[in-house]
Amino acid sequence: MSTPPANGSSSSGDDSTKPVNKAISKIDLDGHNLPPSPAPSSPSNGRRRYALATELVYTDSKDQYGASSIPIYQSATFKQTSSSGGNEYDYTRSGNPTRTHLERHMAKIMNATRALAVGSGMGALDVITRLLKPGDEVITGDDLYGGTNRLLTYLSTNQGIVVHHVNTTEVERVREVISDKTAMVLLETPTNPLIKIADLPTIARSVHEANPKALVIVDNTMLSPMLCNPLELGADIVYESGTKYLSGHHDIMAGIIACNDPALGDKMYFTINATGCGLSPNDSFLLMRGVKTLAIRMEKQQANAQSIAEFLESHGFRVRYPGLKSHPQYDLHWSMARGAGAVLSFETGDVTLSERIVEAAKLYGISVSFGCVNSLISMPCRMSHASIDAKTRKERQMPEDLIRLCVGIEDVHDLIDDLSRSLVQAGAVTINLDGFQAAGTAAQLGATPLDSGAP
Ligand SMILES: Cc1ncc(COP(=O)(O)O)c(C=O)c1O
Ligand SMILES: N[C@@H](CCSC[C@H](N)C(=O)O)C(=O)O
Repeated sequence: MSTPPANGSSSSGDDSTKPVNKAISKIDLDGHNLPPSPAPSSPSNGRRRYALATELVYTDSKDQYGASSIPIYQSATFKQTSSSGGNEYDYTRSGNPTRTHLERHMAKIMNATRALAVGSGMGALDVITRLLKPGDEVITGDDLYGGTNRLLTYLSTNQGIVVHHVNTTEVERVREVISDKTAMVLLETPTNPLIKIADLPTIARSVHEANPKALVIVDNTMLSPMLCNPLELGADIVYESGTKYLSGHHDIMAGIIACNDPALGDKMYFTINATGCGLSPNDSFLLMRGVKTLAIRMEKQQANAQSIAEFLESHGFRVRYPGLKSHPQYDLHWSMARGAGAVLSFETGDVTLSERIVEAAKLYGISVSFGCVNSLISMPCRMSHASIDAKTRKERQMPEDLIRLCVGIEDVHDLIDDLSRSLVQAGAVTINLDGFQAAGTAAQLGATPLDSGAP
């Protein structure tokens, strides 16, 4: 696991599986010295031979014509050689070569023995929660993506599942509610949108000690496998929205589930085949194409996010981003992740001020979602998290004025210029001769120091 670079900027470089080859590290074919390969920092299940950035583009395609890009098998059915079958595939709901190719690639990238591709991130969570039965209990966070909260609320209202929402930044809060009825502990880290960090290894250990049958599920959408491998930190199942960083262009909906337990994999595959939520061949192709550029996109996106977070913080805003040393769980985050990602949120102290900033932005699209090549701006309480009712949002201390920025790959100067102009136009900052200065006092702007575990 790497630590953040000394200059504070984030890095997406993952060399966790790179072999240490001293002979090669000394000289390359042109006679130039190469830097030594870093030692592996995390266990690999043996299927990854190269650094993650290399593995993302390296695929073992067995196409009969040697196609370098897996073809889209746009077929619902597959002919059999006899009445009892004989072909690996029969029907695309049950399996499709393009989807299988993607699933094998994702298993390798996520260091899992099995990966499954479905129609959306929520589809992935639906498949996972079908492992539950009435009476089971789920422990989860008090800051969660709105759609996740909605599905869990549905399960608790209609399916006899008991859901405990606790502050997952405090391991003790999780321990307090674990019982022999706990079937799942579902974690986001960083959380969407308050960027709270959960101690995955400690929580996973505590859960497994207290109840070996309970499953630790991690939603890794906010980081992607480029920055974090929850399966290596104790999770039993990891899932993420492929709509975000994995595909990277906001042109498809997708979800990926990964695990290392064959029995769990088979149960979830059963649900996918039984319900028909497997990813289509066309979207499997697009996700496969998108994931090849994940490393380079993430590197640029998080470098841009780091600069924007520092810019906002230097002007007195309370910024939530794990790349900032002011984040109360900075060290914990970097003990688990290889980068800070490209989603940050900040408060202005005033809902209408936030509205004016968001609506003044030109380069940042007013849109839900994140992880895409273009930058987005949103007010989570009105958009991505609007399905959580106002009373619950208040109880969970979600600031109504919160602005979320999802940073893309544009030129960082353009991004900062557009944000500066929006802040000035909205009246959030005034200009003095030294540059920008916050218009209100730090307190008015909500620029109070973050407490450990603060919402
Ligand atoms: C953290 C998180 N998990 C899961 C999802 C669900 O993904 P999808 O929109 O692909 O269903 C989202 C966003 O939608 C999200 O932000
Ligand atoms: N209307 C949608 C909102 C999707 S939000 C997408 C994404 N997870 C985000 O955080 O922006 C819904 O109700 O689900």
